[in-house]
Formats: sequence, C-alpha cells, structure tokens
Amino acid sequence: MPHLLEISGLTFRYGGQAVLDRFDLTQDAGAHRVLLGPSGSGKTTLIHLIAGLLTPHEGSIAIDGETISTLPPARRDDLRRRKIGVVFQTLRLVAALDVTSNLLLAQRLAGQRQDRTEVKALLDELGLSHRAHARPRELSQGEAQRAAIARGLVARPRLLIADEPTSALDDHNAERVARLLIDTANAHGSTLLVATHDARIKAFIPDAVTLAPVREAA
Ligand SMILES: Nc1ncnc2c1ncn2[C@@H]1O[C@H](COP(=O)(O)OP(=O)(O)OP(=O)(O)O)[C@@H](O)[C@H]1O
Repeated sequence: MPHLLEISGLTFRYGGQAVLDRFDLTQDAGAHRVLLGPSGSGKTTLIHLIAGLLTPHEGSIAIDGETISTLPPARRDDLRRRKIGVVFQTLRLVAALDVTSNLLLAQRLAGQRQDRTEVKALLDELGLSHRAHARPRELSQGEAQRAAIARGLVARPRLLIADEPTSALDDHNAERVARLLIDTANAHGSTLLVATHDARIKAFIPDAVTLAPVREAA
C-alpha cells in the first residue's frame, strides 16, 4: 500500500533563498503527526506545497499514491478537493456565506452531494450548532477556528492539514480544539498533519517531525 503522504527530495526557494532543502517525509493513514519548527522554518510553505498551492523546485509530493506536485493546476485543485482538507492559519472562510453554507460549498467543491444532515451533525460535534447561520465576521476567534476545522473535515478528506490551529487560543480552548481535531479526524477516517510551534499540542499528538531552518552554504 502506498503511504498516505510521501514527500521526497523536496526543495523550495523564495527568490534565491531555500526554505526547504531536499526534505523527505512519509506518513501512513491513521498516523497523526505534528510538524514542529520555529517561526520562519517553512511550516506554512510546506503545507501550501502539500496542498498543491505552490509548486516545488525539486522533488515530489504524493497523496494516497497520486503525485500532486507534477499535475497541471486544474487536476491539482481537483486532487486537493477530493483528498485533502486544509485548515489555514488565516482560516479563509468565505465571508459572504454563513457557517452552514461554507460547509455545503466545501462538499460541492469536493464533488460530493450536499448533505445538510451531515453538516448539522458535524456542527453539533464541534459545538457550533447555535452559530450555524452566523457569518464568519460574527464569530468569536474560537468559533471561527472550529468552523474552519468543520469546513476542513466536512468532505471526509484522507488527509487533514491544519496550520497553527491553536496558537491564538488560551490553554482551555487549545486543549479543546486539539481533542476535537483528533476525535473528529478519527470519526471521519481522516489523518492529521498539524503544523505548530505550540508545545501544548505535543501532549495530544506525540509523533512529531521538526523542520529546521535551512542554512545556506557560505
Ligand atoms: N511569499 C514569500 N516571499 C518571500 N519569502 C517568503 C514568502 N513566504 C514566506 N517567506 C519566507 O520563507 C520562510 C518560511 O516561511 P513560512 O511562513 O513557511 O514559515 P513558518 O514556519 O510557517 O513560520 P510561522 O511559524 O511564523 O508561521 C520565512 O523566512 C519567510 O519570511
């Protein structure tokens, strides 16, 4: 069986500056993992590469046996929508749509039937039913974060990648979000990759990979 995620020899540069240099990573289905590393070490860049929002300069990235890094843009978008859920650091909920409609749109973009019962059940699970018809700007930070997690999971992705999902939260809410991520990912058959420099997450997902800042040869 192929690994759920297989990254090999990945190199990415902004201008001439390498952020990732021949980076390798494999992850099996069900093996949740955290991606640690100091600010600026390339966590967000790696997430955008895995999601096919950036193109590597060298190396390859395969999701569930499909090489996303060499696909043309339209097929990359399609693979992302079918197989990957992303909880962005900036959340990126659609401002004009309420929480329910954001989730229905994510189902449609994944090529699935829009299923209001499933959306309602997921919002219940994440403690958001009372905010189902609120627009993103009417949500608290914690509610918006949970709505973004619900949006990431609603199409039952094989891989859910979350970028700093707890860094803005106090201890109580950070623990709540970490538990929700793990419990809902398990219930929906998704595997987690959580980028963070929040040490509190390590208590929940012990398997960690650390990105070290790339040192350029002098
Ligand atoms: N669009 C860009 N153009 C040029 N440099 C960039 C760009 N985006 C990021 N960088 C640089 O690349 C490096 C890695 O950034 P990235 O956002 O991936 O790190 P990070 O580990 O996610 O950081 P943080 O924990 O602060 O979110 C940083 O030095 C950053 O300044």
